[in-house]
Amino acid sequence: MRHRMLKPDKTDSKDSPFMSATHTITHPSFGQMSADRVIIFDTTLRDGEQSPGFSMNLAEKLRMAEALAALGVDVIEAGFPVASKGDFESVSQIARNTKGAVICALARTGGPKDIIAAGEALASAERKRIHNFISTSPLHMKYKLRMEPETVLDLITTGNTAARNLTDDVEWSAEDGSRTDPDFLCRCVEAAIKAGANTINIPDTVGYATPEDMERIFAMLLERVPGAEKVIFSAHNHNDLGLGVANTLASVRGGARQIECTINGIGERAGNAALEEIVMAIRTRHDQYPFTTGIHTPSLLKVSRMLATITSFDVQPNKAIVGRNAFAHESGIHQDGVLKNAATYEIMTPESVGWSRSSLVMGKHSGRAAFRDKLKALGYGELEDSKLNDAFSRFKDLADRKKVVYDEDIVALVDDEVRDHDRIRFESLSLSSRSGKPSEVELALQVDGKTVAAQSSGNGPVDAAFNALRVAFPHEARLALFSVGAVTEGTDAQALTTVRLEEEGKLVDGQGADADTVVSAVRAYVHALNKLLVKRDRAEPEALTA
Ligand SMILES: CC(=O)SCCNC(=O)CCNC(=O)[C@H](O)C(C)(C)COP(=O)(O)OP(=O)(O)OC[C@H]1O[C@@H](n2cnc3c(N)ncnc32)[C@H](O)[C@@H]1OP(=O)(O)O
Ligand SMILES: CC(C)C(=O)C(=O)O
Repeated sequence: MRHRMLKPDKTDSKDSPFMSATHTITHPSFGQMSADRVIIFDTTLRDGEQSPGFSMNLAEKLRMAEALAALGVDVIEAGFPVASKGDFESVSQIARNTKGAVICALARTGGPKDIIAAGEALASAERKRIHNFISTSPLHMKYKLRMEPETVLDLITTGNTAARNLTDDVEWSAEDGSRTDPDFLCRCVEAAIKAGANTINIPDTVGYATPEDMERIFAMLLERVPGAEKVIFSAHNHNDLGLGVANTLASVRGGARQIECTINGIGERAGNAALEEIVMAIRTRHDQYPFTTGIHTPSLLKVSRMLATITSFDVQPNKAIVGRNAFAHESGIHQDGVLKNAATYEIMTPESVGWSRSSLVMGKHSGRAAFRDKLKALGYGELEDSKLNDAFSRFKDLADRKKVVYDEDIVALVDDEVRDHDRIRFESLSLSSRSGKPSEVELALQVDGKTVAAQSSGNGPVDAAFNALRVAFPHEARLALFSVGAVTEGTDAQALTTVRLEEEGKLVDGQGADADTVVSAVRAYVHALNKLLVKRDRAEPEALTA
């Protein structure tokens, strides 16, 4: 067979001219910026709080701000001071108390009161930023602001000048920037830079853009706007099409060096780009995104959980990085791979984002390798193959019937299986039961390696099963106690049965577990019976010597 020659791959992931910065910037809050440094601007407390139902009180905001600073975010957008007394107060308190990050307050570009309130709320911050914004898209200008484009341009000049009079660190945002006419956007950005803004943010306010759009917009601005090389461009992407993170990475390809994001991706409507996802994408795909951030990634999970606790909104289990299943493996082939080398199915280590280890979830898709590993972790050591196989097949039966198989289920099930030297073993049981009629049970046991079958009826299924047991293995022991409980919660939980037998003053307890209550009872009975046989054997020599 002849193979077609493949052409050599000439594509280079770093083909965008803006991937490697050509200029260094001296920023009022950060000093000389290294060309590969991406600023992380966290807006959990502002845009994040705009998620319906996610409001936080002052104490909660202060805790979050502390945690964000410790996580290593560069800028904390603490709120929108003109919005309410509460917002003003929380920005002031964060400005006073939270050290280590630039504290930022939001203001409308065309709202002089907003800018004054932002400046006042930030008064005691070590490093402060005023972030002013105004819409620049035709739709927003015409219908929302009801302003002519020239008026918006004038406001950009007056608003940024006013902000710059209050602080050296000024950010301007072109709200709905991704839907703005490119020529007009260039004029707006130029006006903002001239008036003193040193960070220019181009938000995809309504989550409409694609990665191609965002890369193109930043590249275009960097190429066309006079003075663009002196400022930092910033990306702020919403998730309405689920593209928030992809659009943010594309923005960086286009030349953005500040990323606006939130913990757990919370934010207006479908949310903002998630901080933890962007940071880990840059770190994991450093080959394509050769940038650094200041984020201490092992704290990501802790901060995500803190936010979930404060807001009472847990992240979905399949959420990247911080979801409960992000490092959980249920299927046997994956579990086997992870046990041999975790890199087979994990693109980053769980520890690198704060998990203590990957988890092998025991369920119906699990295989022997994971089951063996679980038994070792539960203290059973190495089981011989036949026992492992028996226990594994019972585990699979249970997993077919039960959504989640907990460690306690496995302990109960294996304890049943690993008993050495048992003369009697349970094989199978079939039951017919109708209300108002005696129950009928057909039972098969293995006694000294041979199958013994028996049939019996009784007053209810358990009574019928115990009667069949006495037929299959005749004995005189009296049932002294019978109790049933559940190993775990839920109607699919395994029943855990205890049976106490008494024979000539000797008492033995047996335990059995199964999702089927009658089988669990028979297993418990058989266990007790085996113990009784051992007691009998031990007693006989004593009796002989007496
Ligand atoms: C994309 C974003 O996330 S932007 C931030 C959004 N966040 C918020 O809105 C939360 C906080 N907001 C609030 O508390 C209130 O909306 C306030 C205090 C800001 C304003 O409240 P109100 O004065 O009652 O105005 P209201 O909310 O009804 O409408 C907003 C007004 O701001 C105007 N506006 C919006 N953006 C700007 C701007 N950048 N510059 C000037 N005016 C603006 C609107 O045109 C509208 O003006 P109008 O009342 O003359 O029509
Ligand atoms: C204020 C701006 C940055 C904003 O939140 C948006 O456009 O989504």
